[in-house]
Amino acid sequence: MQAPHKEHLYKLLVIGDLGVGKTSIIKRYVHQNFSSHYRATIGVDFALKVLHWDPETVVRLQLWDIAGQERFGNMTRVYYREAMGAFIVFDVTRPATFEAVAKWKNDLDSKLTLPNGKPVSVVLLANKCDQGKDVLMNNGLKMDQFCKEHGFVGWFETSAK
Ligand SMILES: Nc1nc2c(ncn2[C@@H]2O[C@H](COP(=O)(O)OP(=O)(O)OP(=O)(O)O)[C@@H](O)[C@H]2O)c(=O)[nH]1
Repeated sequence: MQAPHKEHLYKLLVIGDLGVGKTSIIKRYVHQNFSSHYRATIGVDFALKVLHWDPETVVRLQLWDIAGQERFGNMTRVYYREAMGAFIVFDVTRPATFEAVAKWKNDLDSKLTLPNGKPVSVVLLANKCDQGKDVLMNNGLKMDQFCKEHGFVGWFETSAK
C-alpha cells in the first residue's frame, strides 16, 4: 500500500460543565467504549483520533478534554491556544449545564481566534439523550435559534452510552 502523502493535524477542544460527559464522548469516539463510573478530569486530558480520510490523506484529531471545573480557573487561555474548533457539551438532564453553555462560549470567544481573526467553529452537543429527560430537545426550533444567536455552527443530540 502506498504511504499517505497528506497529513493534517487539528486541535479540537471539548468543553462544558462538570460531569456533562466530555470524557465519555471522547472515549466512545476514540475507543468505542463507555463506563458509568465517574472520575472528574483534573486539568486536561488528551486523546488522538486518526482518520484515514482517503487513500492519500490522514487526518489526526487531537482532542483536548478540559475539566469542567476549569471554567473557574485561569488555565483555559493556555489550553485553548491554537485550537481549530470546539465542542461545547451540556447534559440534557441538568438545565444548569445548558445555562452554562453561553458562559463557555463567551470564555472561548474572548480568549481564542483563528489566525485570520475569525472565531473558531463551535458545535453544541446535547448529551445523555438516552436518559429520556430531554426537555429542551422537544424544542428543536428553540435550539436552532439559540445556535444562531450564540454563533454555534450547529447542534446534535448525543449519547456516549
Ligand atoms: N446515561 C448517560 N450517562 C453518561 C453519558 N455520558 C456520560 N455519562 C455519565 O456521566 C458521568 C460524567 O461523565 P464524564 O464523561 O466523566 O463527564 P465530564 O464532562 O468529562 O466531567 P469532568 O471531567 O468533571 O468535567 C459519568 O458517570 C458517565 O458515565 C451519556 O451519554 N449517557
